[in-house]
Amino acid sequence: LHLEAAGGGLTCDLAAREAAASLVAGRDWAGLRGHPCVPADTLLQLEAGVEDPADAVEYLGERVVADVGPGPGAAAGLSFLSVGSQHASCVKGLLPKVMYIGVGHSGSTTLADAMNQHPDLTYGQTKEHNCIWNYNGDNKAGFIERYTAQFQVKCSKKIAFDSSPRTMFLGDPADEQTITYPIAKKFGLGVGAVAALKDVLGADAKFITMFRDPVPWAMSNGVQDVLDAHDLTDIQINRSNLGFGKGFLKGQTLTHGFFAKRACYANGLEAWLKVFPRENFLFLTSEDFFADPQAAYDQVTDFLGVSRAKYPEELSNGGSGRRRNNRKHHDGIHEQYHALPWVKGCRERLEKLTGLKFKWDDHAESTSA
Ligand SMILES: Nc1ncnc2c1ncn2[C@@H]1O[C@H](COP(=O)(O)OS(=O)(=O)O)[C@@H](OP(=O)(O)O)[C@H]1O
Repeated sequence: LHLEAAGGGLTCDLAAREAAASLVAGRDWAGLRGHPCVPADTLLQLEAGVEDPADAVEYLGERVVADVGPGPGAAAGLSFLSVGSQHASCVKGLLPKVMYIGVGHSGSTTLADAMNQHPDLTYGQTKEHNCIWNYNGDNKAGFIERYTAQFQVKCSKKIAFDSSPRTMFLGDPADEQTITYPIAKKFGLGVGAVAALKDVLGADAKFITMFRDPVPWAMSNGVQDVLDAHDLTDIQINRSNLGFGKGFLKGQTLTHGFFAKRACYANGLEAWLKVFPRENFLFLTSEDFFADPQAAYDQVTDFLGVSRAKYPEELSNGGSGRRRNNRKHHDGIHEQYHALPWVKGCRERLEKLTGLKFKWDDHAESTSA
């Protein structure tokens, strides 16, 4: 069951996820530093108060987080077998053939939860397995076996999917986070890493992407401006200033740093289309998904070749996309960002790659207040 984590010798197995869940529940950020189940950027956001600890279900698994709940020893006695026995009678391991590769903060949790409710689809124990990039080229069969073991699913399920929204950035040769992952160390980022994934998943793997206007995407990621260094502890987010001002959150604004580069989504996607044919991809936009989730859900089920289903009622008003960032950007900032020549270039490249037309000139998610 052990999948090697990026860096160090630690593994993000079930026991490690339980331990991480306790630390998150206890707001023990120091104890989480370097933890194999909690990505460094997520920890940064937890510490800064812009990531909700309740969202840990996405990377630690709903059951693990729920079991940590109140009361000592609540998580004791859990084993992978006991997780399996939660399912009615028949359980099997199912290698995911479908990946939601990105981006995060786009509605991916809501979409994954809707898909997970489909009778034929499942994400296994957790939405984000965050481990495919630990493949380092050694013992492919063993890796596939361990990865498949993460998807102990009801026998009635036909397709397993992994919704780890950082996966797309393995395609960007300059990504600052995924460059540290074992797959990148062995095969190089970009075409090298994506080709290695093709080797693991098979040439018939299918990929779903969803892109959101980079400005609300950045606001959702907590990539806002802060006025002063001391605001990093007592964080006061300037609600309108996305890097056009003087300060920044640990070097991260929409015009500077790691997130600014990721906002140019085409950089991440390009290599994927060099390795896999266009028909293996479904490209969605968050704007369309938010406006008409049933239509997007139909696109997903059609793409996967399973029957159409009613989009779950309880997810209709944003559902498990739960966060609802109330720090909205201003129209002016939105216009300023989208007028930047390099931003226009990125959008054009993405439109060419995907065949989508982005409605990012609308001020759908901004405020003029
Ligand atoms: N239906 C609908 N309508 C409008 N907005 C929606 C909807 N579903 C999800 N959301 C918003 O999507 C953001 C969460 O995205 P993700 O689930 O991909 O985030 S994460 O990567 O799992 O952390 C999060 O955005 P912010 O509120 O801006 O943070 C959610 O509010």
